[in-house]
Amino acid sequence: MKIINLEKRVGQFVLQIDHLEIEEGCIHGLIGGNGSGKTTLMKLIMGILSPDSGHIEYEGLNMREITMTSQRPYLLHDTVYENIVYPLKIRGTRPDREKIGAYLESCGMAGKERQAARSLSSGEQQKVSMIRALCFHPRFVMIDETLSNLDPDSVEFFEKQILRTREIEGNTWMLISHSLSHIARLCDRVHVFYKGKVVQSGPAREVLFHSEVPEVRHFLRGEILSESAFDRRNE
Ligand SMILES: Nc1ncnc2c1ncn2[C@@H]1O[C@H](COP(=O)(O)OP(=O)(O)OP(=O)(O)O)[C@@H](O)[C@H]1O
Repeated sequence: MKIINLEKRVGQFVLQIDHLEIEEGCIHGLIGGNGSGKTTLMKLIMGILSPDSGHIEYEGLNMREITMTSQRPYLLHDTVYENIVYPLKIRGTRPDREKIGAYLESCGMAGKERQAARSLSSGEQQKVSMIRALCFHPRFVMIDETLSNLDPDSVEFFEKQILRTREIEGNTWMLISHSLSHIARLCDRVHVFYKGKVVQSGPAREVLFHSEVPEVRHFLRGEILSESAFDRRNE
C-alpha cells in the first residue's frame, strides 16, 4: 500500500503525509504522542474518513479484506460467539466453532460463547475483537491499542497469534501501541508520528535504537529498550 500526498483536516488538526509505504506481509508499528494522527491514518485506510487531498493506493487489496480493531471495540448487541462470527457470516464463510472455542480458552474466556458481549469486562471485549479479527483471516489488519488493556498472559497469547498468522498467511499488520517493548517484540517496520506528520519510517531496529531524528529521539527518551532483547525475539 502507498500513501501519497495525503492531507486530512479534522477540527484544528491536520494530518499530512507526503509518502508512506506499507509493505505487504510486514508487521508495522505506528508510534507517536497522543493526538499525533495515528488513528486518523487508520480511519483513512479503512475508508471511515476520506482524504481532503492525495490518495491511498491499495495495490489490489480489496476493502473487504481489511479490518480494524479499536481500543473501545464496537460490539453488536449479541453473544460473544455471534460477534466473533459476524464478519464471516456476512461473507458467507463457515465459522470454525472448535477454533473459536480454543481461542477463547487460551485467553481465559472458556465457556463464554453465549454470554452477551456487551456484558464483558473491557479487557474481555478487546479479546473478543482480537479473536474476531483473527478468525476473519483478513489480508490487512489494523490494531488500534487493542492489546493495551489486557493482562500479560493474554498479551503474550495474542502477540504469538499475530506472529503465527503473519507467518502462515503472510498478511499485513499495522499496530498502534504506546508500549515500545510490544512494538519491538512484534514489528518489522516502525513509523513515527509527530504533530500530524510521519517524521521517520523504517526498519524497527533502525528507528527504535539508532534514530538520528530529533523528534524520534525525544519521543523514545524515557524507554529503556534492550537491543539484545530485540535480537532474541525470534528465538
Ligand atoms: N472529529 C474530530 N473533531 C475534531 N478533532 C478531531 C476529531 N477527530 C480527531 N481529532 C483530532 O485529531 C488529532 C489526531 O487524533 P488521532 O486520534 O489520530 O491521534 P492519535 O495519534 O491516534 O492519538 P492517541 O495516541 O491519543 O490515540 C487529535 O488532536 C484529535 O483531537
